[in-house]
Amino acid sequence: MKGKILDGREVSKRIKESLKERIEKMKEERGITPGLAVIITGGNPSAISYVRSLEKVCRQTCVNSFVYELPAETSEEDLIKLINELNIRDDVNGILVQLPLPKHINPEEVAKAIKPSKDVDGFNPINAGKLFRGEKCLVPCTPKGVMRLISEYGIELKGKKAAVVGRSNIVGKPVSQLLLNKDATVVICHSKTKELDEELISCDIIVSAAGKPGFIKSNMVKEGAVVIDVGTTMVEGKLMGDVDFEEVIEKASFITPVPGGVGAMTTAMLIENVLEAMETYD
Ligand SMILES: Nc1nc(=O)c2c([nH]1)NC[C@@H]1CN(c3ccc(C(=O)N[C@@H](CCC(=O)O)C(=O)O)cc3)C=[N+]21
Repeated sequence: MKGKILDGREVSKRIKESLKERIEKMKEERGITPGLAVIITGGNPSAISYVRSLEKVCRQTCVNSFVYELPAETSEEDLIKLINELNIRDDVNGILVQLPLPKHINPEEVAKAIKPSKDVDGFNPINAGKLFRGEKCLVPCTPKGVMRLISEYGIELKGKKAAVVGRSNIVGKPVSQLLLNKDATVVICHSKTKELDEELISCDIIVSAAGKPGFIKSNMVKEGAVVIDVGTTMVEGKLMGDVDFEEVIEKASFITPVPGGVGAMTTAMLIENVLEAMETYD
């Protein structure tokens, strides 16, 4: 079987266009504009490039963006003070604090400081807990992008066996929970998993978020499986996924490319979360 490409770029473009229409209508009818605050501390290249793409997406969808570029020496106290100001501002509906943070700042404290109703990254423990319990909440953008790509292509999850490779709070755990909420049977694999090959070969869906370029080979994939690649590692200036794409596409029914797959969905999901934060909560 030669797999069909799950085209994140195309889906994301369509979603952004419809978000723009909704936002323009909102402005016309209610005189309001959504606002996103983005805080970046220090100069991590991947975080900087994400901020630039967020500014672009906000322009494209008519969302106000407020970018705070803080020096790496900023104290945790000062960062949380800024978050508290943004928490009470009426023109800010979503707050995103770029990761990674400098070593002296505790990401858990930062996640807790963001008001749950403005937590468009879904990192606050209130949102994480609601996700765990299957309640409505702000869902982290990349996991949300994985689920949207799957549903846009009409892929059924009910009763299917899914493997998630990776157990981070940002991708692995939330994706597992979302798959479970859609009635999949979920196996969470990680670096200590024994016989990873055997786990994966029995699965109808594989979501890999391991950050190990090219390590999912075709001998680990069942004929006709859906393969979602969340890994993005820079190798010699080139973005590489976890999946050996050329090999695995020959066996998969659907597969995401890197770039142009899940990563391309992230910013669209973020804007969707800003709107959700504005309309649904508080
Ligand atoms: N609090 C927080 N939330 C984040 O979501 C977050 C973060 N911090 N820190 C930095 C990373 C990085 N990140 C990316 C998102 C989309 C693409 C993306 O659009 N990728 C395109 C390719 C872009 C290209 O070709 O350079 C794709 O995969 O098709 C990349 C990187 C979100 N991050």
